[in-house]
Amino acid sequence: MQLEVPRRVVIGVSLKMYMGLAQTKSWMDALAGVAADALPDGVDLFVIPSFLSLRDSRDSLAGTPVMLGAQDVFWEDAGAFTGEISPTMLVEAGCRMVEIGHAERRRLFGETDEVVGRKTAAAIRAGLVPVLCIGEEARMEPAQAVDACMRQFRAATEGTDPAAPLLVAWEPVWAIGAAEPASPDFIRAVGAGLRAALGDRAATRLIYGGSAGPGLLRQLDGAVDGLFLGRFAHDIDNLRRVLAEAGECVSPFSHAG
Ligand SMILES: O=C(COP(=O)(O)O)[C@@H](O)CO
Repeated sequence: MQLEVPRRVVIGVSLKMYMGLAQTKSWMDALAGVAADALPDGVDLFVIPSFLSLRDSRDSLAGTPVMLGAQDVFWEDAGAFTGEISPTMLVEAGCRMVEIGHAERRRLFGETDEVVGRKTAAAIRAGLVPVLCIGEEARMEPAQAVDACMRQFRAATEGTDPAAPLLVAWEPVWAIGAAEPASPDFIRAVGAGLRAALGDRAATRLIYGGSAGPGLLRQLDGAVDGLFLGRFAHDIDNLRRVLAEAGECVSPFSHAG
């Protein structure tokens, strides 16, 4: 039997450390309004504020389908680890997901593949969905980029349950904080390569990040499951436009049942 299963699209936003607490609160209130009137069916939306804004954000987003996440996590649940935040604390604070291994954490804070792997395993153990960030450092051919990203992916997920839900955020490091995203041709090629390489992990979805904004998703022909936005979502109207485009990309595909 053939079943028509809608292909869901995922849109995420990380606020990094751009906004203070009051500014984050008003952005989240605006986001709650967008979620109420402009979140298309079939589009999953998540948002990742700083740790200090998690509780306020949870309140702003109460009653909306927007999922809340954190920007980092430690790999132990409790103990003498000054300054760290545990996966179980994030669950208590209302998080459904946690970002792990962002390029900025790898570059500025020395996070190695081993550290990223420990954090990924701890997040899964606590029932959080890891938003696992991978990305090639420099511009290269698509096949090489896939290899570089898959090396990071394998190191981070070794020993984890392949059935655990996972969101892979592929972000070419050279495209983060840039004027423009990677070209649609490049995203389509690497997206297809990563999808093929990730094939045995059915619960894994793939999103693209790196200067993503309005106009990009509809050029990608479904090569990725969605976008991870940074600066270009600070203007809530940009996010509204991206969500509308995501709604256009929710399409049925045939699924043998
Ligand atoms: O780093 C990211 C992209 O940031 P941009 O400001 O869009 O370049 C990604 O993790 C989303 O925050």
